[in-house]
Amino acid sequence: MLQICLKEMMSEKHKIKVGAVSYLNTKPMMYGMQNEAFLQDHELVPGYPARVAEMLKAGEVDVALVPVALLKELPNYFIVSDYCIAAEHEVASVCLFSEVPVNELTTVYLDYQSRTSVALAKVLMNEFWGIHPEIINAQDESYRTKIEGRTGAVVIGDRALEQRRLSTYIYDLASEWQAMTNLPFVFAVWVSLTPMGEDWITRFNAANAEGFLHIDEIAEAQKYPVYDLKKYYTHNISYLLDDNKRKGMEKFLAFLNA
Ligand SMILES: C=C(O[C@@H]1C=C(C(=O)O)C=C[C@H]1O)C(=O)O
Repeated sequence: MLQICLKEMMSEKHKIKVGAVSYLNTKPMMYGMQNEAFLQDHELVPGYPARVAEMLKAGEVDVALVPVALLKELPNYFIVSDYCIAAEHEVASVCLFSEVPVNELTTVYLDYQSRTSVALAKVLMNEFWGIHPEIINAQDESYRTKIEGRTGAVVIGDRALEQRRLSTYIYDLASEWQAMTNLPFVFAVWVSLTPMGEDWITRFNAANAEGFLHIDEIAEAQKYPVYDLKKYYTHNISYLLDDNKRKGMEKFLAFLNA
């Protein structure tokens, strides 16, 4: 009995901690990680993107789906998966919401849960729309009630899918980025701070891939009347980190380093 407990404690100690964004858009990637075999040597730690970024930086997790904007703060990092959160068309869940056209905005609140999209919004305001409203970093969820008159807000994730039903003007930031650069936009990538080894990467890619064989099942299981999740998983979010997406990512990082 004691031996079994000790064994369990030892394996608990050596579990690889995986920080994962807790939004609906990660469900297809997380599907293949929610089984006994994977969970035997991995622990999943959920959080919103800005929190997941902090977890990786603080060494609380070993691998994490982190906002691309974090990469410029890391002295050394490894992209450990062929999967990511990106968009080649409209993303639907990362938008600037308002009641007036963008050039009439005097104040814009930025989502406290985001690192990448808030940086993208600033790039678009400066480089594409040429607007210079007052920028306020939101501290908690109450900021969404401030969207009225000439005040707009960037909202991401499931809450953005909900906000789509409330706001008059919806500027999809992935679409705007594509209009500006003709490139896809990558929001988040799987990253570690130390090398993970080829065998583990192969296994992790396979775990990421599994859910894409079960998209109907995953979409239906959520019972989410707010937005068509099958469309979200197959049209809005694009999950494979290919060369064109890497180009989009490099371009965005170049804007952040300028
Ligand atoms: C497309 C999205 O991408 C997310 C946006 C992020 C950000 O703005 O920092 C980080 C991770 C992504 O999961 C979304 O969640 O709506």
